[in-house]
Amino acid sequence: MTKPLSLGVFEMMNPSVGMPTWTHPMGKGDHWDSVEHWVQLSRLLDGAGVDFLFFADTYGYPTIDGRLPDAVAEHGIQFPALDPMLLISALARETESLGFVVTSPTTVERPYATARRFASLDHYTAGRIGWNIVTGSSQSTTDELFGLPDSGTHDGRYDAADEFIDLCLAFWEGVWEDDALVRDAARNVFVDPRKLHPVDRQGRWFSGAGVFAVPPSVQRSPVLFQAGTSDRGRAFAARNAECVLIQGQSIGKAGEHVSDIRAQAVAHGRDKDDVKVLTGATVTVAPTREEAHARRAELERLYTLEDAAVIFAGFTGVDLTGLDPATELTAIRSDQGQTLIDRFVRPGAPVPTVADVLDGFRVKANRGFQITGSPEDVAEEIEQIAVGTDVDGLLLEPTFGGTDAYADVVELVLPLLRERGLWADKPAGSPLRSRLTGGPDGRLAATHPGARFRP
Ligand SMILES: Cc1cc2nc3c(=O)[nH]c(=O)nc-3n(C[C@H](O)[C@H](O)[C@H](O)COP(=O)(O)O)c2cc1C
Repeated sequence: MTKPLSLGVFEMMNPSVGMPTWTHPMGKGDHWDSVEHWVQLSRLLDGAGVDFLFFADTYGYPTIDGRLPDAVAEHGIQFPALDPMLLISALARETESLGFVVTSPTTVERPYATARRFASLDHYTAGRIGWNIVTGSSQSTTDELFGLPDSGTHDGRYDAADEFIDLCLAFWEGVWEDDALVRDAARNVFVDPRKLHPVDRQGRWFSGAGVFAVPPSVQRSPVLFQAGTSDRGRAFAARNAECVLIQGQSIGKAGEHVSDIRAQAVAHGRDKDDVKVLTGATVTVAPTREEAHARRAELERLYTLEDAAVIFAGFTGVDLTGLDPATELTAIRSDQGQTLIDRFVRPGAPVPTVADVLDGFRVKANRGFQITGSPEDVAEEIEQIAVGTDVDGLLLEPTFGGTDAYADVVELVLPLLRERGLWADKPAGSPLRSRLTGGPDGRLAATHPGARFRP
């Protein structure tokens, strides 16, 4: 059975997202650092009814042996970068309904500052902000940039992140009663102090005490996104996330992943529909199948093995260029990105070698479904994915990176998805949480662990 899908667009504030596409005329090499580019893209997505624009982000950059490889600088591989969070107010002002999801890490940031930024953004966007919670990629580079000691093991970072989120939720949900903001000029009462409840939490990693200074916004807590797929990452998502992003590459595996996330959420006392799951998808569409495949081939010509190896090293800490191409992947372990390594090893299938991985990574990287074809082909494949995996939506990943490729999806594919019952209008200006979950008021569900902090 089909249901209307949620739709987000995955972007980064870099000249290219992943593989270097900035040199192509359909890329964003000349515009990635201009407010005007992002305004245009946001207006296009807003007009089409897309649910949100998602900014992946990291303070770090791909390194090999702790160094910035020449290829990263020369080819503009996720480098240079600007801070997307600072752009959101400008984009919100130019749009009515589009949500904005911004990535912020729990490693080098502090809970109070994070809570304050997102609560402020929820005010500035009138309830359209989401937080992609990350426990760190490029973490060793980030630690060095910040002059901090090593931020711990993979699972330890998730343990600390649970505490980080709880403290933020206590600030967002626990301090202000709904009617604490009085604003009565005649009586000179702005806030009723009896309706403010200070936080007092002592944790192993994070502590905080006092009153949260930001008054309640439409959503109070931003919509909580998460994208870790390791066992610990999934447990974290099942407890905390309202929207989980996965990179489905086959219908079977993605379907298992979706039901696992929902089952784990239920085990945490949440409703299975409290957690929405969206899969990444890179769509190359053109009026005819031939044109679409030609365009995809043109895209792949921009992707080299050298660049693939650099990006792979950035994610996993493993420099495959330094290894014998015949090395089997099971011989490699990484604390940084074990999921990425594990996903190449399939039970019952021959263990892939370094050469196999790099070639696959070159064209798929760590992305989701690769969908190429005519509008009809693309709509059909999306329907098969939706029905076969039961995902709640798609996160559209860039091809060349400029606005035109997104305009093609909007113009050529969305009308066909609508005909198939996979795309529907939502009330204009509604909070991001309501758009994604259908809930009426944009507030965190009563079954979310954050609700226990409410006064
Ligand atoms: C769709 C998607 C978006 C992601 N965005 C970011 C990001 O913006 N910044 C980041 O540091 N990591 C990002 N990641 C990486 C994950 O948050 C996570 O760190 C990574 O998958 C490793 O965690 P795991 O070992 O639990 O899988 C993203 C992953 C996916 C699938």
